[in-house]
Amino acid sequence: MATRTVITGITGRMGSTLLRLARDASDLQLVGATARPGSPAAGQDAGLVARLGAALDVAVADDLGRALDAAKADVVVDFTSAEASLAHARACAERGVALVVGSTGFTPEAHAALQAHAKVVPIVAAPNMSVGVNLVIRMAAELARVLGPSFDVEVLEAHHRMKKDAPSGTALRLAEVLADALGRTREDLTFAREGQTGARPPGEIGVQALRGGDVVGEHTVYFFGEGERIELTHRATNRDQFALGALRAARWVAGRAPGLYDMADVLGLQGKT
Ligand SMILES: NC(=O)C1=CN([C@@H]2O[C@H](COP(=O)(O)OP(=O)(O)OC[C@H]3O[C@@H](n4cnc5c(N)ncnc54)[C@H](OP(=O)(O)O)[C@@H]3O)[C@@H](O)[C@H]2O)C=CC1
Ligand SMILES: O=C(O)C1=N[C@H](C(=O)O)C[C@H](O)C1
Repeated sequence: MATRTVITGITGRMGSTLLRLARDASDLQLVGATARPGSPAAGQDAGLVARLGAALDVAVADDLGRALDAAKADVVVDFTSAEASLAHARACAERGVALVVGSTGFTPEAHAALQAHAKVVPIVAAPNMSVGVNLVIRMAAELARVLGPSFDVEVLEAHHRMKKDAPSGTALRLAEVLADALGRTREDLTFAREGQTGARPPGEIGVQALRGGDVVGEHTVYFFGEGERIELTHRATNRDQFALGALRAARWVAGRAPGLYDMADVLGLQGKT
């Protein structure tokens, strides 16, 4: 039976990509689509709003709660903003609908609120839903563990000029995973350098962000050693792999027990390093 799916934020870069790929998936049935409250897209056909070239017979709602009340759904896929995703998590929890959250920029408080909703419904949340990136994250942890503290670790990310948060959620996740692997904490992360910084303290993990043009998303972890350097890079050249990963998560999470899950759970990677 097809998984009954609602996509939020379909006027956005990820929302429109998700809508196109969900339309093309025979095991997913699109039963709803949303845009921000008060959006002029409300009431119009989702396929036309997202410029897919044909109508989908799904009207855009400007409120997720209303969309979920109008059509029985198994799962909502949400790439909007941290603030909107929290409101969407509440709407899903109130109606017993599973959720996939790709939005980044969650504060620790917002993340705690998301965790509270995940006690009621199953939620997959991950700053990057590309299978490739999730493998790179694991490879980075393994490299850090084996290379050890004599290598200086830096994370560099680049994104398009419209991105609202920095550093990217993926860069933050990479830095946290690297810190964990090296027995360090968030206190060891350094987000920018300027002026008389002095010599690089041992144990520091640098995180730097570039913004410009139409860069979809690039992440490099540098391991700088004495006489050698390792660079582990992922480059996204379009948004399809993020969306395909999110739709894989949607199929996986629908009907599961409440809990906050990560892409590693979806991919069966937990505990295998
Ligand atoms: N986890 C992953 O793999 C990835 C995560 N991301 C993250 O996903 C998020 C979205 O990225 P992107 O698509 O590039 O951003 P966009 O700005 O292109 O899209 C966000 C969309 O959400 C809409 N929106 C805002 N509030 C609401 C609401 N309450 N209800 C419905 N729609 C709403 C916006 O509408 P309006 O334009 O009217 O404001 C906009 O169309 C970001 O946090 C980004 O970091 C991105 C790519 C991959
Ligand atoms: O905003 C984006 O575009 C992206 N955001 C995600 C992040 O913050 O890590 C993932 C991806 O790199 C694209």
